[in-house]
Amino acid sequence: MAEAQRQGLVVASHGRHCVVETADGERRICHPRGKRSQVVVGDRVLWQPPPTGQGEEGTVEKVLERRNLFYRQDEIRTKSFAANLDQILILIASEPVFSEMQLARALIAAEAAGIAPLIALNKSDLAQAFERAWERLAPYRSMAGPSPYPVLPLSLGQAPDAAKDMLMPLLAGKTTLVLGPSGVGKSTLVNLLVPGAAVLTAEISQALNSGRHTTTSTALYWMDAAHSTALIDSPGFQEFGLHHIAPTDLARCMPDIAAHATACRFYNCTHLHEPGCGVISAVKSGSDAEGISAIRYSIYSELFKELGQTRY
Ligand SMILES: Nc1nc2c(ncn2[C@@H]2O[C@H](COP(=O)(O)OP(=O)(O)OP(=O)(O)O)[C@@H](O)[C@H]2O)c(=O)[nH]1
Ligand SMILES: [Zn+2]
Repeated sequence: MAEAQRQGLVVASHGRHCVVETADGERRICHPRGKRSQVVVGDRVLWQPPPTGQGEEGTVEKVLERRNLFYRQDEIRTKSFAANLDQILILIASEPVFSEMQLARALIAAEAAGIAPLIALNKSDLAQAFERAWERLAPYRSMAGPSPYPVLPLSLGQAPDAAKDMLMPLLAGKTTLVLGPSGVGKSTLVNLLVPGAAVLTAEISQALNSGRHTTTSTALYWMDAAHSTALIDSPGFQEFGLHHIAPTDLARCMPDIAAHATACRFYNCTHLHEPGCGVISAVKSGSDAEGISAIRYSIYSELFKELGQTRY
């Protein structure tokens, strides 16, 4: 039945159901064949319409190979956010005060999946709070590594056009997952970049839930008519579990730590207590002069212990 299978893109998902956008731009509700297969937004799939007279719902026959998969994992559960991403935009704000641990976790997960992160700090109009937040982002603004993380100051509420001008060159032609804690302006961002997003979301949730009062968890929006630029909106920034990452892989996922981990005396240095450790000496030299900030190092140590606990 290969000829009856068509290629599509998963643009929304909720529980066991998903919305597949077909090659001609039509959107169809589908469910995956087989209990174990999991479909996530951004997946390229082969799907099949139902036999005549058997309703509207199609089946996803096969998930095509993923370029990458962004997910978090706690002790019990894995939660996939999206697949086939070019980058992840982490949106935080001057207020509410952001958790640096949460930010670090999302960045580590992005590095582990091989996906480039961007950071945007919204509500730059709240001058005092912004100044403090911007200062706390200093280690991220000068992060070592192949290329530093872009850190963008935005005021989506007060200066939307300027925000758009800053974001567009970075987003154009790419698929970007937007993540952020509640209240930072994520809806404001999506509505600014995707006119009509609110209506689309309502339509999709209604279709997927067929009347049930839950909202869609993750959705992909096209930002241009040519469908070359996409934004994926996903909740779930809280409790960002990193249990899929081995403690010994942690340094590699933190560019400022990694930059100094090559200078250690022992090849299997954990950078926690060893003599001749390049990381520990960079922490001692402080956040200036290419050092490592005390907070970043404490995040590294804390996570190293956390990730070590679940292993045997
Ligand atoms: N001062 C200021 N407030 C802003 C800015 N952008 C958004 N806000 C406000 O921040 C609040 C949260 O914005 P939303 O866009 O609803 O944020 P959200 O991240 O989607 O929040 P949830 O719906 O809780 O997930 C709203 O009251 C916005 O008006 C900004 O640039 N400056
Ligand atoms: Zn070391």
